[in-house]
Amino acid sequence: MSHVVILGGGPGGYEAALVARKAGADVTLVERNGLGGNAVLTDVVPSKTVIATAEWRSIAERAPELGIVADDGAPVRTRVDLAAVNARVHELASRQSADIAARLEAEGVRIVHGEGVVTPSRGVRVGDQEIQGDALLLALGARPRRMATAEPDGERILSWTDLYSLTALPDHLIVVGSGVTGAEFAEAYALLGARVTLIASQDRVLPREDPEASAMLTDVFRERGMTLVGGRAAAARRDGDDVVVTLEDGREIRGSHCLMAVGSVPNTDGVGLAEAGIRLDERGYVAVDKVSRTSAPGVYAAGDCTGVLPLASVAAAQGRIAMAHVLGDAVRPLQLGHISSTVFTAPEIATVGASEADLIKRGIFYRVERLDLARNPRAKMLGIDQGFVKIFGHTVTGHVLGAVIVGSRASEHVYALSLAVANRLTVDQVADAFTVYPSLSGTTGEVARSLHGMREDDAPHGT
Ligand SMILES: Cc1cc2nc3c(=O)[nH]c(=O)nc-3n(C[C@H](O)[C@H](O)[C@H](O)COP(=O)(O)OP(=O)(O)OC[C@H]3O[C@@H](n4cnc5c(N)ncnc54)[C@H](O)[C@@H]3O)c2cc1C
Ligand SMILES: NC(=O)c1ccc[n+]([C@@H]2O[C@H](COP(=O)([O-])OP(=O)(O)OC[C@H]3O[C@@H](n4cnc5c(N)ncnc54)[C@H](O)[C@@H]3O)[C@@H](O)[C@H]2O)c1
Repeated sequence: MSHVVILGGGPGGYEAALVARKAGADVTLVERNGLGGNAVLTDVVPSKTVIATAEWRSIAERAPELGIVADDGAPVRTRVDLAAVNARVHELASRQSADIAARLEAEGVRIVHGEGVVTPSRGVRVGDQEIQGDALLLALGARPRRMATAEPDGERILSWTDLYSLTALPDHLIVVGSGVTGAEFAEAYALLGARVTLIASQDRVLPREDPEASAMLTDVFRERGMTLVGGRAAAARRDGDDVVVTLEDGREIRGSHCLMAVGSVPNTDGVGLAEAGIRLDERGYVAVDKVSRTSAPGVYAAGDCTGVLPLASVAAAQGRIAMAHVLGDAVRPLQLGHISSTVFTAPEIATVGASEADLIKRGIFYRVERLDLARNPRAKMLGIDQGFVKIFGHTVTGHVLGAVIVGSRASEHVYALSLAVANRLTVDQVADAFTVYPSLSGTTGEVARSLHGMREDDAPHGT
């Protein structure tokens, strides 16, 4: 029987532990904080919990449109108690972490609490305990990138992990960085009722998303009263109860709080990786191949420490693939072209498969069709007036190559198109499947139908 040692208990580590136990291996998992990792304790679960409150508040504020008024006929006014929101975040995250720990223990995974260091023989040392297995999986995760000129103090200058200790809504939150993390928190806090300024170093928010989707979100942010400032932050400092952010061109922005959302760095320093012959790439991530192997025999890596694609779902897939490889199960290498993800703004932006930029870059013949969700009868009933469904189909084979859904609960609707991309379904096969009437996913079927009859010669793009 093999013995697998796993360093890090986030999605990359705990999913692998479950798969390895199921395959009959002995598994020891070393974690210094809580099970579930940053995904559960500081990143995915807490941020999406705050966003859920923001979403419910904005629904409540729109109640009169759907015919709901207060008893006395006054407009429905709501206010957010951030201490209660964050208490719920902590409670939910620790419950989720405890559930994961209980599941692992029930499956027979040995959990060792403590900071692990990789030994030259590719085992793990925790305090004076040395754990030597037949294979090692590194699932070390990442942490917020810090700028020396804008060090978080945990009170006014914050990283996203500090946000959950706030007990009152900031008067004016300045968010530095308009990637997914910055955009999600900026919008959530605006919806919770804070004044928000978002500093975007590129010409639009969410620069890596579909340009039409990010342009729509940029407009939505402005309509909500958010201030968007173009430029790069050079520094942030306290000035009494204020925070002053200085941009590289010298402009200063004054607020009550500042959230630094300028990316992450991998937790690969000080863990003994070089001494164990495990190669890091030039950015400091553990170099891996598509079956999660590192440069050292018997050592695998998964998740944010690999820099492949920082998503919980990708971390879990890399961990599962590694275990299949170690334990001699059928191995299906990581398919980056099949990944689906969502930016949890309102509306949500969900994407799957190839982006339009990818298709153009790769010279693939495709046709794109899109429809606004506002035309959808269910959307009208629910008061949804923003969003669209866009599908890219291969003009020769008819396969669904990718899709973008912008709208309420896009994260749920995208699954149908994720199945289509992963299983190489054609647009006609998607169109032939029944959708419920009335449903938001009806628009997905309609867009697929409008791609029927694509021909190579009507390809608008490609070579
Ligand atoms: C604000 C935010 C929101 C996000 N939202 C989403 C989302 O909605 N959906 C999504 O798919 N992804 C989201 N992500 C990305 C997601 O959080 C990561 O991709 C995911 O956490 C990666 O999992 P992991 O297992 O690689 O690492 P982590 O979840 O970071 O876990 C790594 C674990 O390893 C432990 N560890 C590290 N070094 C040691 C050591 N030496 N000894 C012992 N233990 C150690 C750490 O304590 C940690 O618990 C979000 C990220 C951020 C920042
Ligand atoms: N919903 C989700 O699935 C979700 C949510 C959050 C994060 N994530 C994952 O984490 C990844 C990283 O996202 P992120 O937003 O944390 O990091 P990021 O690196 O994608 O974005 C950071 C942004 O900050 C900007 N920036 C850097 N320095 C700056 C400065 N001095 N002034 C102004 N702007 C500056 C960068 O140009 C960039 O746009 C995402 O690609 C995603 O994979 C996923």
